[in-house]
Amino acid sequence: MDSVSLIILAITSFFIRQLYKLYQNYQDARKTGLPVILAPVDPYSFFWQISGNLSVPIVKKLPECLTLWCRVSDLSWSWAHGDRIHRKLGTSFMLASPGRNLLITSDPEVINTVLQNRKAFIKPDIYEPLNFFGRNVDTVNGEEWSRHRKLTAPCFNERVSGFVWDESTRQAQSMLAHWLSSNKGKLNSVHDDTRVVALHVLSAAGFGISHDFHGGARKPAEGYQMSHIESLMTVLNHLIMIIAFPWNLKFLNLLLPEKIRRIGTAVREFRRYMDDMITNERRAMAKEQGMSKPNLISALIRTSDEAKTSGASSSVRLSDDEIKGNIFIFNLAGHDTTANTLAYAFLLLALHPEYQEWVVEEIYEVLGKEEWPEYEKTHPRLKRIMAVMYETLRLYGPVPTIPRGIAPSNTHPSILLTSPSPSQPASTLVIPQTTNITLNIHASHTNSTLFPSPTTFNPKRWIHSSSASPTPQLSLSTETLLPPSQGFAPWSLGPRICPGMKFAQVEFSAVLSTVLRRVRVTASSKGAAPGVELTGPGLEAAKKELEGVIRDSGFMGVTLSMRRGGDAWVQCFER
Ligand code: HEM
Repeated sequence: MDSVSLIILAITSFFIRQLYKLYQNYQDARKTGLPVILAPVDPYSFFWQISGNLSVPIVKKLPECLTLWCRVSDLSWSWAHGDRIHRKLGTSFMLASPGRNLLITSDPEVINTVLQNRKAFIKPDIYEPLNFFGRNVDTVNGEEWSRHRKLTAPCFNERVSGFVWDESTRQAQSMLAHWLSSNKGKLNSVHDDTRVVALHVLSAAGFGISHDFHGGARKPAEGYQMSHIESLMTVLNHLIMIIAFPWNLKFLNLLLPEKIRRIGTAVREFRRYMDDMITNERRAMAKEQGMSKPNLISALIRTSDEAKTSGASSSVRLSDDEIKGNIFIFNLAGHDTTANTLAYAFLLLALHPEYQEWVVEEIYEVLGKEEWPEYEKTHPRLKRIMAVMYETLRLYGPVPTIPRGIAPSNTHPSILLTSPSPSQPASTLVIPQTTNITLNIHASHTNSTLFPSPTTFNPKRWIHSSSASPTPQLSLSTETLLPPSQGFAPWSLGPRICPGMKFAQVEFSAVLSTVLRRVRVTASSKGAAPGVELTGPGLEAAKKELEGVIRDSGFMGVTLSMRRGGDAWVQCFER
């Protein structure tokens, strides 16, 4: 047989095998009794992770009935569709592919059961790439997770929260001064500036390195080609490629184009930045005899080093590689998530001045004339700000879907589904063992049964007022922030709930209150004269444009963000 025939034979047998596996998986998926859609490729496969984005523009042009599989397996699309596809197919449905089956669900009961039960429903293998810098709390399962979580938990304490508050206030004041000093308060850099603030807060409260808003982490440190922020962002944006490429092979590096070589530089320098952080922190701890400033990394190193000195076995402490893995994950999980939430919130409040004034009423009442309000006295009372955060996360949460796999020990996985009506009993869903699960959190957040007028930005839905008081002061004191309702899980739920939730909440309320007490943020447009307030049709057109920019969001790196953040023009006016 000649080589061409051999290749044809190999390709044909590959496709026949794929078709057979698809048929088998389809039969398995049908047993669940849920609607099944067929996918020609496994959406979790390495091939699709790399090529998925490239094929989306082509697939987009084809009829929806043929491309549903692609639409539900692409993160940007699943966000853009909200719960539309679930309204068509049901709150839970199956996707059968040649690689594996996927249960895609927005059913709040299923979301809750899966997330509360970490031993039965585990982090699947797609998290493996995040171990590139070391194994960490986000990627591991079972006993290994318990150890990581126990040793990383002390990082998120009230001392750190107080420090997050102070640093966020300081950074927000500098950002505000920058906004007001240039172009008469007109700007299009909200999404960039909140990134700088979030990175600086993470640097200071996370890693003990304080930066000035201007410059700071944007400049390379001595002996580096890249700044910390550039190396981090390059790493985050090219994660899949970074994992696949042998960066250690120096001769291969030399043959690469400059653009790709810079990714290698980012990997090396980001690792060095982490090494520096650990060394500096250990040095500071030794000098200050354990009294260094409260931050995530000092808590991480201290807990781990204490375990080491007390002779604890490696099974109850973290190795230096694991410390690095966790620092990386704090960077990954704690930066863009909070930065983008802040950016969306500022822009949504520019679109909704009525809610901006509602929030400012609370800020005046709680902060008064205090220049440096104290964390303990202030943060817990900023309920309306927290309502704005909840509502922003409901509509623009950075993590719209959460993946899970079924643990090998969970041999008969079954879950109760939400009953269609109170009079009907809940039915049980039995899932084939090899299924992966996608918890479609964003679809649940935009389900009209759980959240009336689901696409409307309405932070007031999170506030309960116990009396209709004649004065705003009295009415504020009777207000309570409603606990997160069923189906609301921007920070996940259960034992693996985001440990950085409080960190993000404190940062959010400090930044928003610092800025909004001083300025009013309104929608503007590229052509508008700086310092001039738009009114009438001009304002309406600017709002429409801004709304378009916010809606044009998708997955950049690992979180949801605006594709054209530089087109989001706003105008600030001093109050
Ligand atoms: C608005 C901001 C944030 C949101 C919406 C958010 C959301 C989430 C979600 C949904 C998860 C669960 C992911 C999964 O199970 O697959 C998670 C996990 C995690 N987050 Fe956050 N996060 C935020 C901020 C932060 C911050 C500031 C930090 C740290 C500084 C952080 C650190 C982590 C870590 C370490 C995990 C893994 C926990 C585990 O698996 O036990 N996050 N976050």
